[in-house]
Order: sequence, then structure tokens, then C-alpha cells
Amino acid sequence: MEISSILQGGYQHPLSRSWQGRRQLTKSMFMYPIFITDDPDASVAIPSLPGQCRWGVNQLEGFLGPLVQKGLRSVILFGVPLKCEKDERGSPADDPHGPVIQAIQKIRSVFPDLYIACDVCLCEYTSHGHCGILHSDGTIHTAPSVDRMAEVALNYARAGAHCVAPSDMMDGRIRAIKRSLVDAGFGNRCTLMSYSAKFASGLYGPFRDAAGSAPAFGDRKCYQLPSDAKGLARRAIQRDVTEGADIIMVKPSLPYLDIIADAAQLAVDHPIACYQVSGEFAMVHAGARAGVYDLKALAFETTESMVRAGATLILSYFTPEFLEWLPA
Ligand SMILES: NCc1[nH]cc(CCC(=O)O)c1CC(=O)O
Ligand SMILES: [Zn+2]
Ligand SMILES: [Zn+2]
Repeated sequence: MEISSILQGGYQHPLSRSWQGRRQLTKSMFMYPIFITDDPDASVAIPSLPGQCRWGVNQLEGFLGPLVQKGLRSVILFGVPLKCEKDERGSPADDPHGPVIQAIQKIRSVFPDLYIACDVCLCEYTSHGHCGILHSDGTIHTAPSVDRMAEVALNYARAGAHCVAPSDMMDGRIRAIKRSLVDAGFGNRCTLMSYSAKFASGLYGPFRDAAGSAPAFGDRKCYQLPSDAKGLARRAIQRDVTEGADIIMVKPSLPYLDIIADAAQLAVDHPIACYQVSGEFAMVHAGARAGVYDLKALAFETTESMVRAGATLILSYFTPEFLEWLPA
């Protein structure tokens, strides 16, 4: 079967079905990014991300329970391995005893209605901190990187993830991941959300602190997009549509509203996600703390701009606040 003819992975869940329409800000549009560490009892505050913690698996029920009560519908998981050994190929990413697989299984059993997306990348798990597998000269080795990404994604799907979301930006990984999901029988059971237009941004700093994923050398400019590259972003979006992505994401959000609008036009028949990244969140908090504006007002104004540009799904650290602020 042609890869682009596999549609059911994109609407197998009541929540992913709700993302197929375009609408006003609602609770179900918010996906909450959470950091899972490999100390099972941890709840350690992340200084650069106000209100956010690294959570151990044993803390998830107590932490997520009240949010689910208030209407939380989805989370995206990021693993933060602190104890296990990082290596060249990012083995801890899909270690069955590692934080992500353990968290998927825990959340599935405790909150069966909570939709679980998993970020798929290697930077949190490689010894060098880059998003893929490297040649000996330190450049990206694309083919094994893509194979490894497909393997990790499939292992998350097997563990029970409703959605896998590759953020590595390697060429060809969407086709490879979709192929491996389909071949293993997950074509109609797992959504593929592509970080399609992910820019090499200055706004990822707090996340790299939180996840311990700063590259040991160099930067990510050979795989993440240059901030002025509208053309590359449009090509990446169109490519990922043809490679079988179910959801197209733009990241960061606020400085790239034009790209969100482009995605909504180029992928007119797909849900459009955007990631209000760690630096955007920290920026709204910093301004509010400095008395420049009201936090809630800016949280609304920024996320409404994303919806206006065409986003139907917003990944945001403000999710718990919006569960308080938005009507049931
Ligand atoms: N590939 C890893 C990844 N996945 C999500 C983010 C950023 C999220 C945020 O800043 O909130 C990053 C950081 C990066 O590429 O360095
Ligand atoms: Zn990465
Ligand atoms: Zn390079």
C-alpha cells in the first residue's frame, strides 16, 4: 500500500479525531509537555521553567490526577536519563526500563483516557548530545539515524503510545517511521506527528537545561532550519505530507506565525500543531514578573495568535493554567 494512503493512524483516538476540525481555543487543543526522569520518586523543579518539574514514574499519578480531573486530554513525554549510560546511538531512548517506556505503561494503566504522545529524538540519550548518529568526523550519518528513529518510534508505539513525534529533523525519517509502524501493524493505531518545520532557535535553552540535551560540540544548524528559511520550511512541510505524516508541527510558534499559516495552507487537510517552546514560555513569565504585562493576558494573546494563524493543536507548558482558565 502507498504510504500516503494510510489515514487511520491519524484518527484512531477520540482526541485525534477532535483535532481534524479548526476551532477556538479549547482545553482539548492543549498538549502538555512533561519531563520524565529515571529516578522513580523524583519531583525536581526546573529553575528556568517556572512551575515545571522533572518527574519520576512513581509521581505521575499524583501529579497528573488533578490535571486529568480538570480536563487534561494529552501529554507529550520527554525522557531525561540521569542515571543510565548514554552512548553513540542513544540506547536509553527505548530501554524497556528507561523513563519513557516506563511512563507510557504507567500512564496507560492509571489514566486510560489520556492521550500519550512521545517525542522521538536521540539528543537526550546520546553521549554527544546530537539528535542523530554521527560519522567519525562529527557530521550526521543520515541512514542509520533514520533507522534508529524508526526503531525508537516503533518501540514507543509497542509500549502503548498513541502518537510518536520525531523532533530530530533527519531527512526521510517520516517515511521510515510510517513504514515501520505500518509494517508492524500500527498503521491504524498510532499517529505520526512530525516536527516538520523546526527551526534552529535561541528559544530552546530552558528545555536543554531541563532535558540535559545540549550538544557536547557544535550546534544543530545542519539539521534544524535557518530562521529566515521560509522556502525550506515550506518544502519540509510538503515533504512530510507526502511521506505520511498525520499531523504537521511548526516550532517554535510566536516568531514563526507565518510558517504556521503556510502549514495550514500547504497541509490544508491535516491538523496543524505548534510548539510554544520553553524559551517562549520563559519569556512570557519574565515579562510578567518584570511588570511589563499580565501573565494570563499574554498567555491568551500568544496562543490565540497561533490558532488565528491556523494551529489546531498547541504544545504548551501553560496547559495546566489553561485548564483553569478555559470553560469546560
Ligand atoms: N530534539 C529535542 C527537542 N525536542 C523539543 C525541543 C525543544 C522544546 C522546548 O524548548 O520547549 C528540543 C530541543 C532541541 O532541539 O534542542
Ligand atoms: Zn534532538
Ligand atoms: Zn555541521
